[in-house]
Amino acid sequence: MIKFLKLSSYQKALSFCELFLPIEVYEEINVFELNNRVSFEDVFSKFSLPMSNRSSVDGFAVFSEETFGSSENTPVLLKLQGEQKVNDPPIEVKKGGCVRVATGSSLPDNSDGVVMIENAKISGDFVEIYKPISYFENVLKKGEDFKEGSVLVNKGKRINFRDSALLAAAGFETIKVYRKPRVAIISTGDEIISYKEKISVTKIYDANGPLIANGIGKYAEAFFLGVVKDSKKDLEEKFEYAIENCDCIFISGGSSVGERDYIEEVIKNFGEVIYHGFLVKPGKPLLLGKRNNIPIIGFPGHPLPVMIHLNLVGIPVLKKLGGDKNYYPKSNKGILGDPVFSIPGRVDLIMGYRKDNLIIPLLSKSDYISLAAKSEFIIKIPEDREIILEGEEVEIYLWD
Ligand SMILES: Nc1nc2c(c(=O)[nH]1)N[C@H]1C(S)=C(S)[C@@H](COP(=O)(O)OP(=O)(O)OC[C@H]3O[C@@H](n4cnc5c(N)ncnc54)[C@H](O)[C@@H]3O)O[C@H]1N2
Ligand code: MOO
Repeated sequence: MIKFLKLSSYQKALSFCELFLPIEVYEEINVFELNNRVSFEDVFSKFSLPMSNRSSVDGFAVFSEETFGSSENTPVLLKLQGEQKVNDPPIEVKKGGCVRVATGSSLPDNSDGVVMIENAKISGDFVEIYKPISYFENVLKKGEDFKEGSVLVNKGKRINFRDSALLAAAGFETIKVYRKPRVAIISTGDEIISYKEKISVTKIYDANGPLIANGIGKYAEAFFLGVVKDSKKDLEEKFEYAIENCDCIFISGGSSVGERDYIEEVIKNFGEVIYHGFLVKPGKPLLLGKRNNIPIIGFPGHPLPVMIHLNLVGIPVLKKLGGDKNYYPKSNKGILGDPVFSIPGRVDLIMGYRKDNLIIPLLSKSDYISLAAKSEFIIKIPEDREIILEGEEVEIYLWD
């Protein structure tokens, strides 16, 4: 019997991630390994930084008002009363005097500003000040960077390398982060072979396995379950293992309506098919299903739709499972440099790159991999457009 797909708006695929909840399981990770992990809780600072007023330059701590009126020709003379060492607690400055300070050392008590060394000169027991400073100039005030009790990173924030500096400066050795979701990856097709096998004209090397494993690496742990022939029994065995051991299943190939396209049936045996088929090019037969909180995505076999829908549908789902509050794909706008034609009624997703600040489309068929590898982003042609002319604004999705 010939099967037909019931096509849904691509908007439904983009919001597939909303059907799932974060997996509330954490692990403690050392500050050296935090990049890209998602904070499991609001992290509060236990002290203020800096802990005391600090000099932000090498120079002389003074009473700022005593520098007023100084200039190159009429320097103010202040008595050199000592040196504030970086490791020593604050010493005191008395009126009419100054204390030598280094960048990062505590500001001596009473002083309210630092004259940079370039604007002063030691002359015997005195220092000549050539330039006035304002109140608290060249000083980092206590708690100015962050205050005790303030939130350093929020629950659900993907920690970047700058955040890791903040957390390290606040004295954290480890941070609780969401455990990465575990993704079972399966490639299917009688013609698909692994890189270990010898190529022939009837065979195709598995590109989708490595594509998905590398694509999700930042967000999830990949478990490649291998290349499976178009056999319902073999597929079911892999699904059984995946359901037991993983949080998500990404399978490629066999999503269409051919006789050997079993994926829909297998998903139905293990859970439910939510959508099969979208008004989109490429990747019309994209299959989205689930079993409880386990997302199951059946990507069309061609690597190009796998790349696109992994970026726009698969990765957002993994970010959501992994606790990230900011899970939608990054998009931007730009001006088209060449016209693009499309078929109304479906969203077209086209590879593109930027040249002279214009968006240039790279026209390619679903079967092409090489152009996608060179592209910089995906251009979205909405379903209500037949043509978009050069000079018009378009939306672009950035590759993750
Ligand atoms: N009668 C219809 N035929 C097709 C339709 C349709 O609606 N009616 N849709 C077409 C579209 S659009 C797409 S996309 C493909 C998707 O088909 P499948 O998901 O069933 O994928 P396969 O047939 O298994 O493979 C398609 C193509 O991709 C190659 N492939 C598969 N897996 C891999 C891999 N791991 N690495 C590299 N290349 C892979 C495979 O050899 C095929 O050439 O269906 C259309 N047909
Ligand atoms: O949607 Mo398919 O990827 O066009 O060939």
